[in-house]
Amino acid sequence: MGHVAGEGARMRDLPAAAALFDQMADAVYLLDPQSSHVVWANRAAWEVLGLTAEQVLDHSVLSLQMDVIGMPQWTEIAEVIRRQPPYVFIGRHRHREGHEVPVEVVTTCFMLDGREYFLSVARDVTLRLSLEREVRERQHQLSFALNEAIDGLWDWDMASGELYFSPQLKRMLGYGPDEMAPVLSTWSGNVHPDDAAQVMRVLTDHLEGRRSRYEAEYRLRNRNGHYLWVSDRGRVCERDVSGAPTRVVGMVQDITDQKMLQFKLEELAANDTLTGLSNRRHGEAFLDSQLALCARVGMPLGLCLVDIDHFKVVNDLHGHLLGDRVLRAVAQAMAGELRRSDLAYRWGGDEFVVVCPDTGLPELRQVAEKVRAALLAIDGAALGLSTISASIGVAVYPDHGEDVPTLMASADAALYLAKAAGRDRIEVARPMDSA
Ligand SMILES: Nc1nc2c(ncn2[C@@H]2O[C@H](COP(=O)(O)OP(=O)(O)OP(=O)(O)O)[C@@H](O)[C@H]2O)c(=O)[nH]1
Repeated sequence: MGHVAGEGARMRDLPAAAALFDQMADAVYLLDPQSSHVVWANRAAWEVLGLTAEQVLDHSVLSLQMDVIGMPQWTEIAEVIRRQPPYVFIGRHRHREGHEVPVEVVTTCFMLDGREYFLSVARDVTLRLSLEREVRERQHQLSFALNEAIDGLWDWDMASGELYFSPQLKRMLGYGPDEMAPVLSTWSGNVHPDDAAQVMRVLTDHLEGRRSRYEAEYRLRNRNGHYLWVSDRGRVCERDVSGAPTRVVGMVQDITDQKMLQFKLEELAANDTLTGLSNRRHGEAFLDSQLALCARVGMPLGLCLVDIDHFKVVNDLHGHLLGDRVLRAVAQAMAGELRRSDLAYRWGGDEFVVVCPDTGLPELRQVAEKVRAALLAIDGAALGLSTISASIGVAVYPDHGEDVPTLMASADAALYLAKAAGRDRIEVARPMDSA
């Protein structure tokens, strides 16, 4: 660069070096620190300003740079550049057509042949700034989502064991921002004990690749010890090189109101949503009215209380979904054995009631026997199980009770005897006077 030293030196004195600098995408300016004039500039420098080489050369840098407004400010900047090169600042260059070009300028200071020069390399950062702006906007959206969205978010880093709970999730459960230790047990310890096994199974199935996503509805305890119904959905979002999950994120929604409404509607509806049989409310109303009718016309009424044997084992070993399929199969098999004037209803869990108006004990035994046989005939293997059996307690009006509660209690006592005697059998209630 020896020839650059003279006043107004031109890089054209060094054609090879100039040609090299002209290939650079960044603008390069050689400045005279005293006068602030541009002594030399590469092609990118004048192109970015929409000027010709001649228009840039010998102009003060002040006329190109929108953020440096006068000589006193330039003198101060020059001092800083001398003290701590490289000096970096984000400024704006003025394009000939009036618009600004945001630039990051890196300036160094050097001496050549006893003269001081500044070398500024200016990079157009339009794209970078717009990306940064976009990231900032997304961060706002993200922090809005984390803080304000209705759903609570969680983020489980499986490697460190840390489980992040969003502020909204904490609020949903009644906790303050600094409560709820960020570990798995904070969550798992608050899942309702009756729901825990099923939730864990669904989660494990997802982590081990047997389900495409984790999705569960369950009860979660809040800070006051009350349970909320929540819908929880999540997905593995990071895996290690071997494909094992390392990070899972998800979203929790409070669905308590929705669930309460659902339960209310189910209660009001005539059918049990799982099995399609009459539900308890409708069944008991039927039993009431039929018993009154039979009493009035002097007819007997038969009642069977049917309880699936060892049903808990089905749930525990094969899961609730299969348990539900068994309940549906049992309901269907049972309904297939009844007259149109009879009614089977789901009393609750794995217990069913069959009401047979105008049916005395001998006939009722036959009904119960047909039901027992129909359940044994269910193709258990198709469900991945062995046989399905039930124990049945039978009671007849008026012999075993003259009102619904007594009749039910008699059938229940008979059912107890059937279970105690080894299950898969029918027991008749004891006559009232021997009870
Ligand atoms: N899948 C499913 N299971 C239910 C439902 N309602 C109740 N249960 C389950 O039914 C099981 C009832 O078990 P029990 O009647 O107490 O006992 P069991 O295993 O049938 O044993 P025994 O009656 O003594 O032969 C429990 O595990 C309940 O959780 C339901 O709607 N779906």
